[in-house]
Amino acid sequence: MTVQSAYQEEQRRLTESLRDISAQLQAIGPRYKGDDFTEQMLDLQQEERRQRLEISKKEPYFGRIDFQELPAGEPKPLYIGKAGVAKQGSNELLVIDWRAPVASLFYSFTGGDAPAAYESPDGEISGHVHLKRNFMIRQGEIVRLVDSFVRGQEEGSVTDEFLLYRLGENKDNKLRDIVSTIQGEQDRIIRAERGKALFIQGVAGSGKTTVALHRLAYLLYQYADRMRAERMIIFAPNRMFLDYISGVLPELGVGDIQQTTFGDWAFELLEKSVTLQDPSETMAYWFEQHRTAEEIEHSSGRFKGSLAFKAIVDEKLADFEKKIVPVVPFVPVDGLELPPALMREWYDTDYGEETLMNKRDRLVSRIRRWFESELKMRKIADKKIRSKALAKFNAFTKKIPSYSSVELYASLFQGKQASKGIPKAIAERTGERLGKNAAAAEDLAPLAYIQLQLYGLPKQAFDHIVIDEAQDYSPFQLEVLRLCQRTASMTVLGDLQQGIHAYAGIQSWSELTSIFVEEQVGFFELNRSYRSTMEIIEFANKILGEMTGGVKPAVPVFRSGDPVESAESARAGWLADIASTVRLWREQGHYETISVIGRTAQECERIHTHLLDSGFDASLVQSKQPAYGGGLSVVPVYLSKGLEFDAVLIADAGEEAYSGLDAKLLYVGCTRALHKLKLLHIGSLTPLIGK
Ligand SMILES: Nc1ncnc2c1ncn2[C@@H]1O[C@H](COP(=O)(O)OP(=O)(O)OP(=O)(O)O)[C@@H](O)[C@H]1O
Repeated sequence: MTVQSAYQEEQRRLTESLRDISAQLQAIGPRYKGDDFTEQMLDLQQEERRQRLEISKKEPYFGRIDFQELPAGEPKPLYIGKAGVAKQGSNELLVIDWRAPVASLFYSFTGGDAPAAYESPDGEISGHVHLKRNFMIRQGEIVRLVDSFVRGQEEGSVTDEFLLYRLGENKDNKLRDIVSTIQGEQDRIIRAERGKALFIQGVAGSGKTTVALHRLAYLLYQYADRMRAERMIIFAPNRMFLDYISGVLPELGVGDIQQTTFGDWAFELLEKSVTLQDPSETMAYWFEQHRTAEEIEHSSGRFKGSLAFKAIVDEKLADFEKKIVPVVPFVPVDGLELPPALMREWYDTDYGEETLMNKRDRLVSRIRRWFESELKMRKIADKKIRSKALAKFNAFTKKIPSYSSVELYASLFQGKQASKGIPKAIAERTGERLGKNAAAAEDLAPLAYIQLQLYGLPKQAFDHIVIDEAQDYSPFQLEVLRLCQRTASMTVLGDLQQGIHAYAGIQSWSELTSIFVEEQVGFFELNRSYRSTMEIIEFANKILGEMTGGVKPAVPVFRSGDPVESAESARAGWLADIASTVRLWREQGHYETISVIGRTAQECERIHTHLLDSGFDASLVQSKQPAYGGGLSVVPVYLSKGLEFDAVLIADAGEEAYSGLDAKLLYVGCTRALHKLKLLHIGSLTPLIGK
């Protein structure tokens, strides 16, 4: 079949499919507004169906795979789309949902004569693939059709032409779904079993964030009876990043998943009982001046995130628990005595797995019920005796300690009681801060942990947790989140090479994986990088040089672009040089998003002001920012993590700006670029590149 006739045939089928989808949409009646519960449930289902059909109407499918089941099937075309659609009034599938088992063939098939197979609920099904075809559909028209495999015409393996086309596109201010071009190694992660803590080490641009979001959509589809969107949660590093990724799940037809930062989540859990220290102070401390490896290693964040510190907190909690059950009898009136052994028995046998404060409060109520019923049994009605007994009860139970989470945590650092294992300087600084009822980011994991132990989780446990940029998490933070699940089901993703918050994060994945028993852990690596051109990736790899940290260097897909440029700039003309580079890029008109990445917030402010004065419409990204607007932006390098831009100008890659210790920071900055990367430098280039 010629390309022309294939195109015509497919266009005919597309038009028919769209007609069918429109007819189904029209047949859906208006929304139900009454009080009948059954009708309301039906209406919700109808509404979900309507939303799925609306998604399908835009682009019903993006792929076709012709599969012949062995031993005796006929080759059958299967059309794969974002949502499954059955023909109107029939069970015949017009479009197969990309998450369905058979659709995995579309992603895993890599060409060749050998039979391909997929896992169905009834076991493995194998067969021959005859055709793999990609479409791009816009406004009801096929605008691109690429056959990546035709049986009998194989030229080696499936080509990446369609992928390369997608990667070559410009980006706006939101991350997008990749359903049409998910790669085999990504698909394996997306479809991995749900009951594990899955760790993904992926190089910059390998699609970690994107894959994790697709995995959520997959889990909700595959385990619809066991997992609920409302019981899933995504942790991202900051609100701007959350805004950046906020488009992907709705594009995949998934709503209602909570998306938050660890700080915001812990603050809510603590019922806002502390004020939070401005995180920009911490950022400024660590990023505005050069810090030594020694300072990082002994930082209070590393200490408070460690399991050694958790052991200190556990000791304090155990100490509290020991004091809950009185060791002396309670004697409300002469001759009536509640022995400590009985209180101990109640405590040990009746309150099970409840939280500490719950157990404490239940014990107090039990003591009260005990003495009231004893007085009744003994027919003691004398008001004076009764009120004396009540006063004794109050005095007795007042001695049973009661803590808010902040109080218990603060007691770790205060005065003579301060726990011995805590370095003095850390104890003093933290004690002082908590004295003002303020907490820093590093205090939130221990505080949240104490809150969970004392009061528990106010909402239902999570079915699944996604943690992005997990290299910046501490073992203690992960332990806290683990406690919020009945069984471990997590997707934890990050890149040790981008671990720029080393003062709080991890140095190797084993720091986090060791929290789980071995059988609960899955580990995947993603080494191919999809974001940037080959030239940019090869350049960025050189920055890391020998500093591999056990991570393999990023492997580019074969997408070639402009060479990476660098140019020296005189201090006096530096801002003008930045403006003229941006002007040139704008005039060339190739790029939608351009970012000037600076080393510090201060430097970025200067650049931003200069760009505004030069007539550019530029935005400045700051640490508390809720959203990233796209277009031309000026971003401090440590806030650029997770984002991407068509063109990146590293404002100053001079040796003063990036010392030998800043490899990860510069690597993060450079790997934000999709198509174009240029570095200016005042004075000599940083030795990270010079070498
Ligand atoms: N299979 C794919 N098809 C098309 N585009 C892809 C694919 N995988 C990743 N990408 C694109 O690569 C870019 C990087 O993806 P993403 O931000 O998810 O990677 P990441 O590993 O989280 O990156 P980083 O750690 O550098 O922030 C995005 O533009 C994404 O759309």
